[in-house]
Parts: sequence; C-alpha cells; structure tokens
Amino acid sequence: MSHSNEKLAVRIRCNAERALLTELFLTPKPGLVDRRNSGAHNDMTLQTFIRSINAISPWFLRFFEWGASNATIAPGECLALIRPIGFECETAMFAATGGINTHKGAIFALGLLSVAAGRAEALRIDITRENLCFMVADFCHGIVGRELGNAGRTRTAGERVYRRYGLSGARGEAESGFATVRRLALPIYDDLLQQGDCENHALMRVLLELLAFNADTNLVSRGGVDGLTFVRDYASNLLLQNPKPASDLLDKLCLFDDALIARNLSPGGSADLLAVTWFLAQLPASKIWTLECVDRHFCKKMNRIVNT
Ligand SMILES: CC(C)(COP(=O)(O)OP(=O)(O)OC[C@H]1O[C@@H](n2cnc3c(N)ncnc32)[C@H](O[C@H]2O[C@H](COP(=O)(O)OP(=O)(O)OP(=O)(O)O)[C@@H](O)[C@H]2O)[C@@H]1O)[C@@H](O)C(=O)NCCC(=O)NCCS
Ligand SMILES: Nc1ncnc2[nH]cnc12
Repeated sequence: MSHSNEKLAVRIRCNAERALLTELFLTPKPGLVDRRNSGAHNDMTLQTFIRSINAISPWFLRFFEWGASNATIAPGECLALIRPIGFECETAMFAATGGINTHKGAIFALGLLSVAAGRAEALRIDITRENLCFMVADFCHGIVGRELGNAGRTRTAGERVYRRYGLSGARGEAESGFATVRRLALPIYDDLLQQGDCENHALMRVLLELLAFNADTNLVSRGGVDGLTFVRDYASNLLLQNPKPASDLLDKLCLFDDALIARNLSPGGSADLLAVTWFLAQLPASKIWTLECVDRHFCKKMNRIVNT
C-alpha cells in the first residue's frame, strides 16, 4: 500500500476503535454496559468491552487492506470472501472476553465499512458517508433473503427473531446501507452539534432516537415484541418531554436504565448503530442532493421564514 493509503488505513482503524470506545463510555445508556453499571448483563463489564475493543481493533486495518487489495472484485462477491476475516475477528473477540459476545454486530457493521473505505480509496472514490454506506449495501445485496429467508435450522438469535417476527437485524441494516443511521441518526447528530450541543449530549439524544425507532433484535430476543415495544414507547415519551437542562435528561436516562435492567432488556443493536453513527460522522457527507437532503433543507428554510 502507498504511504497515503497506509495513513488512511490507520485513520479508519482508529475511527472504528474510537467509535466503539465512545459508545462504551457514553453514560448512562439504558440497559447497556457503561461507566454507571453493566446494564442488563451479568456476564460482562466495562473491562470486558475494553478487552474486546483492544482485541478486535487491529482487524479493521485488515478489513481496509482487503478492500483496497480486492477493489476489482464485483461487490456481490465480496461478502463471502471477507466473512472468514470477520469470523477470525469474532474468534479474537471471544478469546479476549472468555466466550462472551460483546461486539459481533459491531464487527459486522464496522468491518464492512472498513472494507468499503479501502475499496473506495483504491477506486479513487470519495470517502464519504453515503459512498461507504451504498458500497456496503452492494456487498450485502440479497443477504436477508439468502441467509434468513431459507427454512433451515435457526442457529442464532437473529435467525430465530427473523423466523418468528420477520425482523432482519444487523443484516437488514447493512443491506439497506445503514438507512437508520443515514436518515435518522446522522441528521439529528449533525443538527445538535451545529446548534452547539456537546458530543455526549448529542449522542444521548441520538441513542434515544435509535431506541425509539430501531428494530433491535437483541430486545426481541430477550423480551419478545413486548420488550421492543416497551423500549420504543419509553424512549418516544422521553423525547416528547424533551427534558432540559442536561442534568434532567441524565436523571431520566438513569430511570430508563433501571427500568430496562429490571426487565433484562439490553439494546445491543442500537448501541452498535450509535457507534456506526459516530464512525460515519467523522467523514464528509456526499455533495449529492438526495431527496431527503432537499426535503430537510427546505424544511429548515421554511422554519426560518415562519419563525422570523
Ligand atoms: C451477520 C451476523 C453478524 C449476524 O449474526 P446473527 O445471526 O446473530 O444476527 P443478529 O442477531 O441480527 O445480529 C447480531 C448482532 O447484531 C446487532 N444487532 C441486533 N439488531 C440490530 C439492528 N437492528 N441493527 C444493527 N445491529 C443489530 C447485535 O449486536 C450487538 O449486541 C450484542 C451484545 O448484546 P447481547 O444482548 O449480549 O447479545 P447476545 O450475547 O447475543 O444476547 P444474550 O445471550 O446476552 O441475551 C453484540 O453482538 C453487539 O454487537 C446482535 O447481537 C453474523 O452472521 C456474521 O456474519 N458474523 C461474522 C462475519 C463478520 O462479522 N463479517 C465482517 C465483514 S463481512
Ligand atoms: N455498551 C454495550 N452494552 C451492551 N451491549 C452492547 N453492544 C454494543 N455495545 C454494548
């Protein structure tokens, strides 16, 4: 790899690692491991996650390098070729955590984005949020139907949840090009930072938006649809209250955390999407005017006209 490629590879690896650490240390997070407690988990702690992050971070360099070295392979053929690297990375995670699943979904999401970054660099494509997400969507085209749609034995929580409820989890999110992050999380995060919010407050608000919207298979796996509905309704009500100042939001998030712990509910998938949000937020947005951008731009203009 050229020197500039190597620099970018290291930046992507560092951003993936920082995304996972930023998510982990954000506190309080309802039902999740953070600096306040271990959420709805009796098998993992903050230290477990730190060991996991240290073990898997070097692999994001491997993902990038694979993407850069195999940029001429058709996108639809990439997933089968990078999956073994992902499973090796999972093995490193399990070795570091004593067999506990801390970042399986995060490895999948950030691994795919790291491959996309390496591929974009090699093909001289701008490394933007949209370009990486659309590239991941190309890698994962048809993954839900192929891997979840067949009538085979269900081995994992995600497969069981799909079979019973039709929720596609991490695979569906990747196949959509992280649509939940592109259309919901990132615009809110950008707006809050632009309004002067600190990163932590903006991330807490984004996590609430994700909890209110994301079909998190972890919640369904642990608490059924009722568990997912409880979390969505609680998060939606908290957003409607729009607690101010920030100290009031923190107090209410602690109550939310206690409520999920009492119900053994942990939104691990939403935590992953928060990390993906932070990772993508470090990249520039494409200059393309998608319909969503146009709609948001003119809504803002209209609000300014109406409010002046
Ligand atoms: C593609 C796979 C990763 C799919 O694996 P699986 O068949 O298990 O499918 P899912 O359950 O749908 O997804 C696995 C994890 O993805 C996260 N997730 C869940 N819902 C969503 C969503 N709507 N959007 C995005 N991501 C989602 C979630 O991961 C996080 O939670 C886990 C920790 O929480 P915990 O409750 O402890 O989880 P468990 O231990 O499973 O439950 P308990 O026993 O404790 O109750 C942790 O993984 C977080 O990351 C889902 O768990 C897989 O098939 C695969 O291909 N993997 C290897 C290949 C790879 O990684 N390749 C990289 C480049 S291709
Ligand atoms: N902080 C966290 N706690 C529990 N599960 C998670 N999955 C990803 N991040 C997590």
